[in-house]
Amino acid sequence: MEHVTPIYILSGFLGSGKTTLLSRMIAYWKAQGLRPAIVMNEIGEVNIDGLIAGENVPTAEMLSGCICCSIRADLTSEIAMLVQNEKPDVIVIEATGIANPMEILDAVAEASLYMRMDVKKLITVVDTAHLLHLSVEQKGKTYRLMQEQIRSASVLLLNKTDRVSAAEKDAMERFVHRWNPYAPILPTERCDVNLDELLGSLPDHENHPVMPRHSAEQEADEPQGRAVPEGVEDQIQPESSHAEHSHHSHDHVMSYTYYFSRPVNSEEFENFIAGLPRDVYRAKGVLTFSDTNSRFLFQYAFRESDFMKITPQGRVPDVVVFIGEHFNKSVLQAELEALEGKRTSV
Ligand SMILES: Nc1nc2c(ncn2[C@@H]2O[C@H](COP(=O)(O)OP(=O)(O)OP(=O)(O)O)[C@@H](O)[C@H]2O)c(=O)[nH]1
Repeated sequence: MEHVTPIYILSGFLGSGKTTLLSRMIAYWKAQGLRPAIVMNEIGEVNIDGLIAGENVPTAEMLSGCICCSIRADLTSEIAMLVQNEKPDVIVIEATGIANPMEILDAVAEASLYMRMDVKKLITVVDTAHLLHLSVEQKGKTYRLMQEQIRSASVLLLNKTDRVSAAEKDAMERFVHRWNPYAPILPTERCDVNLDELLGSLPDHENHPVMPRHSAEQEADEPQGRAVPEGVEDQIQPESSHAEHSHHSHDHVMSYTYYFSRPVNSEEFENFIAGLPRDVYRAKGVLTFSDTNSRFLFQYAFRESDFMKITPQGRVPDVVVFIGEHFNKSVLQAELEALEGKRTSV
């Protein structure tokens, strides 16, 4: 009897709420006594989201690249190692916010040639306020990438509805439905969604139906388990199925990681964030302030910042990762060094 590992793929632009949803999913399965595992992908060199996702969850970290392209080949081996070493009941793949989900589905399909797995859902989380903003001009690389992420979803969370009016939310629901008429659309705040409905039940380990073993020859030829969620193939638009196009859709995104060597003043840091160039559209990190007692997890997404008190386990450096397009790293570095008092002014 061979266990088929259910897989959920989380997609959505940078800062849309994927990790917020992931931590809800993990808590949900843990409460049922199940053992989830995570594949977490960051384009930066540190995994800040790992601090949020929950303790004691086996996690494969894939850093400094995007699983849909530069480190895509590693995905198969990361999944294989998780399955072999941890025997999880379910795996969630959280892609970087710049990933094209069709490429990830492709990579998972490759992995399913070697392991029994079943992609249950491809969930795309949308920052409603951000999409509303981009829908005015209806152009640009971020807009096109969001469109691809929405088109390939089997279910859509229209998140951050607290940042738009009721009429805007309704308009965005209609807008998104035109791009993807197949996926159910669930409007949410902080990804607060009925998880029974979203995730469905997982097959029980013990009672999972026996899959007849194939001959070695058959196994080499046939994919084992369904790699693509039902209905997803039908939704693939010609535009998003073209690998070359997809790869080029986020070549422009860059990241910069800054490690702090001393605490900084909280107000000065907030002023620095308020003055970030528009080209920096996501930042996250861990900070110690000179004027507070606690450490903070810092988040910045589509011009909104958030600070949460944390007590990280083990050695976690003070660090911030900035993600955006064509911004000047040395200008940021100079400003951050000035905050630390390493420079008198910028
Ligand atoms: N106002 C508001 N903020 C939210 C909502 N959902 C999530 N956030 C905040 O948005 C920020 C980004 O959320 P994450 O869950 O980290 O987003 P993400 O998609 O995982 O981000 P990346 O991993 O960088 O792509 C955090 O500060 C969240 O607390 C929401 O519904 N409303």
